[in-house]
Amino acid sequence: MAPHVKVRQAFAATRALGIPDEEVKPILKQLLRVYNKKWELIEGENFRTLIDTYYESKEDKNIGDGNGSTAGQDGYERPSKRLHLEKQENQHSNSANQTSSSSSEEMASRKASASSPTLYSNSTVEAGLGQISEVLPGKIFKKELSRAKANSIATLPPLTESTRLGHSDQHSPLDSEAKSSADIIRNVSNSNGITGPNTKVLSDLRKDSEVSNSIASTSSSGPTNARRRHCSSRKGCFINLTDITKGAEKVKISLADDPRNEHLPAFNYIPHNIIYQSAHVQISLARIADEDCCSSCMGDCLSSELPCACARETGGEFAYTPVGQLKEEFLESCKSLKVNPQEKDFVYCQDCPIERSRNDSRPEKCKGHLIRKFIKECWRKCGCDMHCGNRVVQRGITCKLQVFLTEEGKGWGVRTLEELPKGTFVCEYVGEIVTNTELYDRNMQKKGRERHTYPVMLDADWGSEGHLQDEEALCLDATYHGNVARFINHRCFDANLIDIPVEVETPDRHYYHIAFFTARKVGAFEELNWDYGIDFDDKDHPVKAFKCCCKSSHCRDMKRRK
Ligand SMILES: C[S@@+](CC[C@H](N)C(=O)[O-])C[C@H]1O[C@@H](n2cnc3c(N)ncnc32)[C@H](O)[C@@H]1O
Repeated sequence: MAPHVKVRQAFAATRALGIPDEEVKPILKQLLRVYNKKWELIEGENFRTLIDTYYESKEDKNIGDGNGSTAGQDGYERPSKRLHLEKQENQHSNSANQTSSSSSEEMASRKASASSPTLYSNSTVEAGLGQISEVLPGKIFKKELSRAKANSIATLPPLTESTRLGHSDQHSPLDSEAKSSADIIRNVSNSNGITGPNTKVLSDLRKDSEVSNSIASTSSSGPTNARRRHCSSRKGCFINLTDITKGAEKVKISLADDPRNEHLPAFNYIPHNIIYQSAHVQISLARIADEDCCSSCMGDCLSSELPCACARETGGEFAYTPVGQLKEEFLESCKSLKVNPQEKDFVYCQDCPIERSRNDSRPEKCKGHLIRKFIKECWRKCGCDMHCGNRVVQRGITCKLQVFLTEEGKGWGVRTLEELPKGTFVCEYVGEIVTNTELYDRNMQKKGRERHTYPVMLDADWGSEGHLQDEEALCLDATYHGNVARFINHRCFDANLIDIPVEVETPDRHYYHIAFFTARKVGAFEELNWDYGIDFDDKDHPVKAFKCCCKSSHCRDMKRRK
């Protein structure tokens, strides 16, 4: 539909609420700029985003004017979710010198919140946070918890409060139980002076605050909105709603505000994998042979007629297209490996670390590991530049993502705030690189209902590795240190993401990256999910599987229960 028709429709929707066109016009312009002229993000629910943003800006003006009313002139009341958000913001935007316009990020995040039916619900999260039993999917490391291994129990490095996303309550004088969340937020905003960059920041909040300040100061849409968006989701736990990555990614990843008062697990956001302690991952240029890189290339390898040496891994073709997406054929063949696993698509270990971990004295035969299609990206020894089309995963997240509380009892989840074409790189599964032994030790130290996220086994090349010791078998654990992928939920069979192993800085496949690509076109605000590969029939599994709420018609758990 022609844009002017849409503009007319937008005015019709706002006029119906008694809002004059001239007041809507600048808001609409701003939204179009923020959403890159994607009308579909604005026109939904009869221009709900536009209306919300209009009232929001009005309300901000009212706040500035000392009038805190939340109803529009026509009596239009915004939903409770919005009020909740505003309430929080008002609390910590106590300092008077606030400006009225919202940043693009805030608007996008608000739009996402507003468009989600989940956010208006009062329902509780059944299997949600704090109650979720840990699940280690089939392809994920399984360790017999009863196995005695009293010696060599590794001690986890304590997370320093300042590096955690959520802060526990020991350090900040503000975090005492006597103070309500609102008090805490108020105190933070007062003591931190929000608009005054040199004001002393309380030590517990220093990191978040710095990030917030930088976000506020770099925010470019309209007048600067220096309002900091923190929420206190539990006693002493501060979360930056604007960017859970705390500036670690090139893009901000917001946390949708939610009235259900659930708290995000405390973890440290890291944008790249990191070795915990003993994992044997050797990264050195000397290990990369000349034939394993494309040192004579220049510029963008994808634009050359012949595939470079790095493309050899993907059958002499690049896995990526010139626009940086995964090629259709490559994606389809990866999908078919998962969807129709044939005998030939598995590789079997002589002595499987997974089976050993389940029963060391009498390990069963290896159940097989999926042969995966790998991508090999160009890297430091290659002659091409950083903009080479064969460097996608290493450039990091570029999509607009948001963490939100799901409706269906899955706890937190991740959604995209924009439409993603099929084959788009979304994010990597980032965590600590741990050995089987270290992971086992972590499991042993786990207390009570403490949640542990989901170590992903790096087993795609075990077939060629011969006998692997526990100390050699590697996995990624995102429990304490991880990225946004630690919030991506499971969906049986027809998930919209697919995990693909990607070789970047090591010439072998002992250690590699797990990258998520869209398996189909994904609409804006759709939840992202991937198939963890859980075997819901595995009764011997040391960890009880969750009751799957993926709602897929192919849900393996549902079929089993039936
Ligand atoms: C990697 S975490 C995903 C993030 C998690 N939802 C959270 O709130 O932190 C995996 C956990 O999420 C929950 N989960 C993921 N997918 C689910 C599903 N399809 N049905 C029910 N729970 C799910 C389970 O509790 C699972 O143990």
